[in-house]
Amino acid sequence: MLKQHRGDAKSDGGYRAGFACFVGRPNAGKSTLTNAIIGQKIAITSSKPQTTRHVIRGVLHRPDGQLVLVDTPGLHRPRTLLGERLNDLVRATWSEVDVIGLCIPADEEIGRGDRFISGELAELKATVLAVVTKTDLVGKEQLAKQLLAVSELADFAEIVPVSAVSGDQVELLVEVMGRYLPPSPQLYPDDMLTDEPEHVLIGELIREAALEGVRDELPHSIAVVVEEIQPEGRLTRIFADLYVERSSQKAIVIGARGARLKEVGTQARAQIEELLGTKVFLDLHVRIAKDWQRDPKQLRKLGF
Ligand SMILES: Nc1nc2c(ncn2[C@@H]2O[C@H](COP(=O)(O)OP(=O)(O)OP(=O)(O)O)[C@@H](O)[C@H]2O)c(=O)[nH]1
Repeated sequence: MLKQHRGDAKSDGGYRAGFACFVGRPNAGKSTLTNAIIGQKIAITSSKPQTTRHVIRGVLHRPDGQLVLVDTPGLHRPRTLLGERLNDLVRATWSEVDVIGLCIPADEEIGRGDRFISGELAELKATVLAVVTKTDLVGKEQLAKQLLAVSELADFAEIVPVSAVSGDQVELLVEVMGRYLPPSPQLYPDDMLTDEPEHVLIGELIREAALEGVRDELPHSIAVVVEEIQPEGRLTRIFADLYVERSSQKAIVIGARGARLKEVGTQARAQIEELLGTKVFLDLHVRIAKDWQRDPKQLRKLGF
């Protein structure tokens, strides 16, 4: 059972601000929900587990408060040094937030993964809400069953069903999360949407494009370093390196006569243009960093 939540929701009308994050097993819909709330592509979503790498914050401004969303990668059994660092990162993030939304998909049975995570959350001081995601995928009856099952999983402060895809109840979820934030002055300036440096966001967009279609072959083997961003009026020149671990992986990423790499560039460029609001010239190089996932020096260089 989850411990007492810190500070119950109050309705004193004062300004509240604080940090929140979504947790849950892989594919639970955390990134999609984060994006739906912030309203811009700031985190990376995919149909394959464990692709969210960096802790990315989105800042949601409301008249009565400010919700800072932190996006964490999923907790999983570490097999490499990278895996261990990711888990440390997840736990460190969890201990710093005020509100945690445990995401549980409406269309899948509650399993060991969900129990494991809710057990871990019991140790924290944050208020824990259950968020039943992907409600558009199930009928009323199945949703009712899932809500009941979730209520038996732990003592959640609230249980909120949402669909990030249809937008149903997303606004309500934000309001509920806001109620559990501590009274606090504004934490970030009004015009701030995310404090993640541009080059990390751009790197994530490139990585996402590079993984498209080859996730089964190279799920964790691609890292991206954005070397240079040169704004030139309405054009931005970006120089980036895509790191793989072996030459066989390099061949996959580049494709026959460079066809895949070209596709990756086109797709990433479109996304980056949307992010920056300028035309983009993207210069991509594929390089080999042998066993970068196991080498602390390489990991540091690649930003982990
Ligand atoms: N139909 C439907 N699909 C959703 C919804 N939210 C997420 N999905 C899909 O579920 C899959 C996983 O979503 P993500 O947001 O990447 O899940 P995640 O929990 O961030 O996954 P990890 O990064 O692997 O931990 C994607 O294919 C999404 O498109 C939703 O509300 N409705």
